[in-house]
Formats: sequence, structure tokens, C-alpha cells
Amino acid sequence: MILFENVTKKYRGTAKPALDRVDMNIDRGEFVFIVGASGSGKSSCLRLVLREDQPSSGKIHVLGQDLSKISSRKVPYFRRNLGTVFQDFRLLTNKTVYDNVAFSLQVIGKSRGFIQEAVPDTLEMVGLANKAKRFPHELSGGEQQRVAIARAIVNKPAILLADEPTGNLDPATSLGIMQLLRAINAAGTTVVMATHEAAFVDIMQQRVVELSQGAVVRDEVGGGYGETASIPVSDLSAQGVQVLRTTEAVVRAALSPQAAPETDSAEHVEAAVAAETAAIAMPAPQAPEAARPPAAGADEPAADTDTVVVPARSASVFEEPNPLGGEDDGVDEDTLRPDGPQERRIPGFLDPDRPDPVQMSETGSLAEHLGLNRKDDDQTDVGPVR
Ligand SMILES: Nc1ncnc2c1ncn2[C@@H]1O[C@H](COP(=O)(O)OP(=O)(O)OP(=O)(O)O)[C@@H](O)[C@H]1O
Repeated sequence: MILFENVTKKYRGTAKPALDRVDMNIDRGEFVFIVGASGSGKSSCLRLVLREDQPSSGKIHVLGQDLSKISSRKVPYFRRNLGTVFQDFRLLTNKTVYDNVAFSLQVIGKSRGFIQEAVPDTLEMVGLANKAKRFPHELSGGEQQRVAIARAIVNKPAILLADEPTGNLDPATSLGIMQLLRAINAAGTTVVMATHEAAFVDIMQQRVVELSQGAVVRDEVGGGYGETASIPVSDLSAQGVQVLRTTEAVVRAALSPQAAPETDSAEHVEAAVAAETAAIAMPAPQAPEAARPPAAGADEPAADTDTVVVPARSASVFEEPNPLGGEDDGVDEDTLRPDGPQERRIPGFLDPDRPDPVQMSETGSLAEHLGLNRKDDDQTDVGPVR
């Protein structure tokens, strides 16, 4: 899905390359952390995937496209398949939450009907259905980042690129963002995240690609952050750590190729949670509950929607067959229309106590299950808006 072949990037006027002969292959559906010290090349890497920049040498393929062969005119079409989230949110300050998300669809010519359906669905998914009319300055930092994530995923991109998405948020708020990204990944979107956040990298045990002075020095499935931790795990609350671990355990169970059929999923999930809980040297047995907010906890009336949105929407994730606007550019169709992840429903990890996903989808929203409607969310963090 993303392939780097011997990629070197040297900026004009610099002595050392920002990226130095990088080889990397990221498959559809993966969650990959790009880690490394400041200046190691993480953002350069993401910029190349986005085709904001071109490598000095080497080849990059994204979604079956050789990026060197995409003309400038077609770059915007290519980018429709990529969602991006940044540390500083980059919201339009003069537009409401709804309009920020809708705008990204308007500029690519989506119909009003599509927008009127997709935007509320996506806001509900990220737990902001009741704040659609707010302006960015009326939101907490965590909420602003959720708007940015909603904007990034509303067109159902195949790939979500996140550059330090939690960099401006406190650990507790970051946790919610990470859980949201993980849920988006579980629904079939490939997620590539550059980060300094050691705690999440260590806990989530996803694939880790580590850069040092532009070179890949580690590419490890289920790795941790390494030596350059920026937030010690101890800075997270025990509950927070437990929530993330439990989420991960159940995600693994739910996405495992050997996963039991749905009727067995409760046992499967419970076993995974039990194993994971036993491995944690922190007493926080109530943590899964902590992920669930009180039903009436929001500061505004809850949205009038009780259905988990992601499963239904994810079934049509890759609706545009050709990222370059319908012309045949030699796109590898297989990479554009995966037949696996988008079939998956959001798994039972969202509520281990209610493991039947069908029942869950009928009784509560994804945002609620992720604990994104917390009453105290407004008070925890406020980040910048551009
Ligand atoms: N536009 C540019 N022009 C010149 N040099 C650049 C440019 N962008 C990045 N660099 C250099 O390339 C190297 C890699 O930068 P990059 O931003 O990719 O690192 P990073 O790992 O994302 O850093 P950070 O964690 O601080 O964001 C650095 O030495 C940086 O100074």
C-alpha cells in the first residue's frame, strides 16, 4: 500500500540527507508508528507519502501509484485517498465544526446529499454530534483534534497519515485520540503515525519503524518506542494505561485471523482481556468501565442517533475506484479496493462487557464506547487553532 524503495531525500542547502536510502513496505490495514528523535526524518517521510515533496532518489508507490509519475495536476485527486492529521489541528477558525468537515467534501465536489449524510455520521463517530454548530475556539484541544480527524476521514480515505496528532494534548486527552485512531484502523483504514509519544507506542504494541538521522534503524512488529521516551508510562493514569491495553487486547482478538465466529466472540474477548490484564502490574480492574462515559455526561443533549456508524460506512470505504479521477493510470486496483478490512465491523473491543457487536451497534454510539463524550473534556486541554 505504501512502498519506499531506497528513498533518499536531501533538502537544498543541507549537508546530510533528511532520509537516507529508506526501504519500507506498509500493507493495507496496518497501524504503523514512525518514531525517532527530532530531525530524524519522520515528517519528511509523511510529506513524501502525501506527494508534498519528491525524493531526491528512489521510488515511492502509494496505493499502486508510482508517485513520480503523478503529474502536479493529478496530485489533488491522488490525495483524496489520504487523510491527514497534524499536531496543530489546522482548522478553519471562521467555520463551525460541521462546516470544517463539510468543507473538505465541498472542495472535491461532493453532492449536497452526500455531505448532509456523511458529515453528521462522521461527527457522531468522533463524539462531536452535539457540537456541530460550535466554532473551533469554543472547543477543547482534544475536541479540535477530533474535528480534524473527522475532516480527515469523512471521505473514507484508504490511508490516514498522522503527524504528532497528540503533540498538543495532555496524556488523558491523547488517550482518547489514540483510541479513536485505533478504532479507525480497526475499521479498515491504514494508519501511519509519526510520534514522540513513547507511552502509546509502548502500550499499543503495533509495528514501529524507527528513524535515526534519516535511516531506518528498526522495523519491528509489536515494538516499543525505544530509548527516547518523551512521556513515561507512569505519567498516564493507571486507568488510562489499562484502558488502552484492554482495547488493544480485544482489538487483537477481534481482528485475529483465527478469531472465533461472532457467537464465540465474548469468550474470545474475555480471554484476551484477562490475559492482558494479568500482564499489567497496575491494579485497575475497572478500566473498561472508565472508557465508557455516563450516558448523560455531555454538556449538551446527546445526539439523536444510537447506531454505531463506522461499520455501515466502512463497507463503502473505497468508493472511488481510481484515485486519479477515473482515468486509467495503471493503478493497482487490488490496492484500491481491498476485500478485507472494510468488511469488518467495529469489533467488540469497544465494550468488552457487551461483546455482541450487533447488539452494541443497536444500543450505543462508537463515541460513547470510546469515552469521547466525557463531561470534563472541555476542561482538560486547549490547543492552538490556525
Ligand atoms: N524544507 C526543509 N528544508 C531544509 N531542511 C529541512 C526541511 N525540512 C526538514 N529539513 C531537515 O530535514 C531533517 C528531517 O526533518 P523532519 O522534519 O523530517 O524530522 P522529524 O523527525 O519530523 O523532526 P521533528 O520530530 O522535530 O518534527 C532535519 O534535519 C530538518 O532540519
